[in-house]
Amino acid sequence: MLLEGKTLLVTGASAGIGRATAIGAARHGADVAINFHSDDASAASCIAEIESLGRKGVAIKGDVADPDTAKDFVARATEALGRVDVFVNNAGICPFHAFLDMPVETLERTFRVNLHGAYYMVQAAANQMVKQGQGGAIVAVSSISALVGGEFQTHYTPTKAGVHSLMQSAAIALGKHGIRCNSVLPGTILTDINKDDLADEGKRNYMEKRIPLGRLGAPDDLAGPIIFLASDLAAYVTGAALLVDGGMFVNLQ
Ligand SMILES: NC(=O)C1=CN([C@@H]2O[C@H](COP(=O)(O)OP(=O)(O)OC[C@H]3O[C@@H](n4cnc5c(N)ncnc54)[C@H](OP(=O)(O)O)[C@@H]3O)[C@@H](O)[C@H]2O)C=CC1
Ligand SMILES: C[C@H](O)[C@@H]1OC(=O)[C@H](O)[C@@H]1O
Repeated sequence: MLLEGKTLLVTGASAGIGRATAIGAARHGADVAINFHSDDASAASCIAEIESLGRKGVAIKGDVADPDTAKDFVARATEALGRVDVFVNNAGICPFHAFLDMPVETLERTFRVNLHGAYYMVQAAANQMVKQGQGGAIVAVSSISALVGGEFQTHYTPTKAGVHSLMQSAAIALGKHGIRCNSVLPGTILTDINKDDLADEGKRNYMEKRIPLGRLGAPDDLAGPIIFLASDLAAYVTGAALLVDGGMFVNLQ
């Protein structure tokens, strides 16, 4: 039990990596507050799973692109659970599109959700942790895409590089408060975000062949690394980025 007696907040947790993290954290003894955007039924079922593990769970709806959502999420989660020990910034979108005719709305929405949303959320969580005066841990879900490009992800990869960079600067800004800031860099994880893209069998086989461990990732593959970085086992780790990609990044030939 790595998070016994702690509270953990996670954004974008009605599905995918966020949901696996929320449930994994509850399994490790944490009470959990989740943010989500639209899927009420999935958010409710995530909370039901957390409660079935004997932990407190609360779901708070909101669009992370709206700066007010961050203050609202942190305030309501603190009211429900008492405090914020761990914050996981996870919510994100990746509407695949070509570069030369990228619609302005798609570019701006992706930046607002993935990068602006991360900034507002991390800032709101950090303010609560500073107020509590006992430090804390922040983990952001960046991506292997912070390090490498994607033909149909020219609007997305800069946001993931931005989230990675945000954690590095926040680690410096918040170290004096005992708040650690790290990121995980997932490779290709099968979730709703890429189910259409990977429905193309050729693309899916190509991605699988690039991965030394021989399979695409599952949301649970991220829960362990995130919980480790959030836990006291990582007490001297801050400003770090952990690739969780089955070895895809190092596979040149
Ligand atoms: N899957 C992958 O291969 C990889 C994913 N990542 C990153 O992991 C993170 C999670 O992605 P993944 O689990 O795959 O995606 P999913 O599509 O499975 O889940 C996305 C989650 O984010 C929520 N969300 C989307 N937009 C908003 C918003 N505006 N405000 C609040 N919540 C929102 C969704 O809520 P709802 O459904 O209720 O609308 C959902 O809970 C993203 O940041 C992504 O960039 C990084 C590398 C690889
Ligand atoms: C959504 C993509 O399949 C996924 O997102 C990322 O960040 C990874 O790099 C993959 O491209």
